[in-house]
Amino acid sequence: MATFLVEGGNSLKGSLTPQGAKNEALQVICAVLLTQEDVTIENIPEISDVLQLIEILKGLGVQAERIQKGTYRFNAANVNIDFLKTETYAKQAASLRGSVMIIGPLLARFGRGFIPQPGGDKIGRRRVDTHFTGLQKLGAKFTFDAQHKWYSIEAKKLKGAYMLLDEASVTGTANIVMAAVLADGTTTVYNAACEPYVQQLCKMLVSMGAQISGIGSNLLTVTGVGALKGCSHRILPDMIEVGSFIGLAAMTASDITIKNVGAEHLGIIPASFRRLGIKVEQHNDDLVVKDTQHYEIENYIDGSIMSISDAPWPGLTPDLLSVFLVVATQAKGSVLIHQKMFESRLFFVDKLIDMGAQIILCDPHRATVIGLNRENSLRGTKMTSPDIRAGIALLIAALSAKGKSSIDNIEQIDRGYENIEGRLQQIGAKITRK
Ligand SMILES: CC(=O)N[C@H]1[C@@H](OP(=O)(O)OP(=O)(O)OC[C@H]2O[C@@H](n3ccc(=O)[nH]c3=O)[C@H](O)[C@@H]2O)O[C@H](CO)[C@@H](O)[C@@H]1O
Ligand SMILES: C=C(OP(=O)(O)O)C(=O)O
Repeated sequence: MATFLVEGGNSLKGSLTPQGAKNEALQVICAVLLTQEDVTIENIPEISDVLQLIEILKGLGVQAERIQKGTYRFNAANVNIDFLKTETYAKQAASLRGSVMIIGPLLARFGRGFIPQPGGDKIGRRRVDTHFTGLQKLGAKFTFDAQHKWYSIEAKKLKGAYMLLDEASVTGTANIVMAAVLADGTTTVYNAACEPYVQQLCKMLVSMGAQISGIGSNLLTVTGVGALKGCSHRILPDMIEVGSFIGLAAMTASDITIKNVGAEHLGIIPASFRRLGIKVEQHNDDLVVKDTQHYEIENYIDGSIMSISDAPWPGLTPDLLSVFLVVATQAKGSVLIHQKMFESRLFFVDKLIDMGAQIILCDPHRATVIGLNRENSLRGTKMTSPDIRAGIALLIAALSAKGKSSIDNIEQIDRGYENIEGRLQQIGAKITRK
């Protein structure tokens, strides 16, 4: 288990460039299984979850050649489905959530797929019902081995169908679309997730010859084709990393420029930080965060206390609520942070309270933050990263705090942020890995 040692309380200065988006990478890398031809993907973040997924594909027989940092050429002409029966696969697939998205492509191209209970953040229940209900609608047969927690799906040939998803699941939509692109006939997916990750996957599939309309909306229409060809695809900047950097600038009272953010794909994220009073200016495709010494949370028009809550896209992504929460601790004013989707993502506030933050954890989904308005600094402490986003939020808190902090279990942060200490050191952060 690795640890970050942080000496906080200094402001940072300079620019940061976001990596490619983790959650898009996990989708588009799974999509290479849909074709026999070469697929080249650029801007792949070399983070542990993504590297683990590439290992799974290699185990399946996919050739994955690293052309240069972040650029890989994949070829899935020869896939060995029997790899799915190995212990190695069981272990690898259970270590990340994104592995669940090999199921759709394998079902579409090879007629079957198995997956152990997918891993990922332990942030509450992470069901996969939407995935398998959707695949069953396409005519696949589903079985669940409750004792070993193995999910299996098979079909000789998939057939297009209409489906109204029970929830707009991001990975579920990706799986269903990847299965439908090679099905007979037309599939209509209503209440589809439409996060930029899903939009990017659909665009990539279209460049491989798939027929998909409604991209960017919650109604996708997919007309199956006989086979897909190769393509080149570039992953968007990671919007969660962009948001994390805005939060970092605010908490550490720093001027930071975030370069090449893919501003048109950030949705409501910059505006939501502005509602906390943070000055976020857009200069071409860069975001400039400045004058962060004081920021004041807005109230609603009627004077009542604002809440920041998550919702499926184009709502605010749940993956940034931990950062919003930490940023609010030094604002002027109060805010209710309401994490609607996941039920175990707010428990890390205990550590922030130990550090001196004023937070009332109302229940597992809601925390009220009473901002300190920088009248008191947070105090450094010893902590452990419970999940990827609480991890980055605690790191931001530690960088803003007076004194030294240590953060254990930073493998959680490494799942989603590439060489975070190296990049933060370059803008003046005192952080080392032990
Ligand atoms: C690898 C990957 O891409 N992971 C992301 C993906 O996970 P993932 O695809 O696993 O998440 P889902 O979209 O399936 O759902 C996330 C949670 O939200 C709940 N839910 C979902 C939709 C909805 O309309 N109402 C609702 O309550 C689900 O019950 C579940 O508990 O999307 C999540 C939601 O943006 C993000 O947090 C994860 O980072
Ligand atoms: C919850 C997340 O990831 P995963 O779905 O991979 O666990 C996240 O990226 O915040």
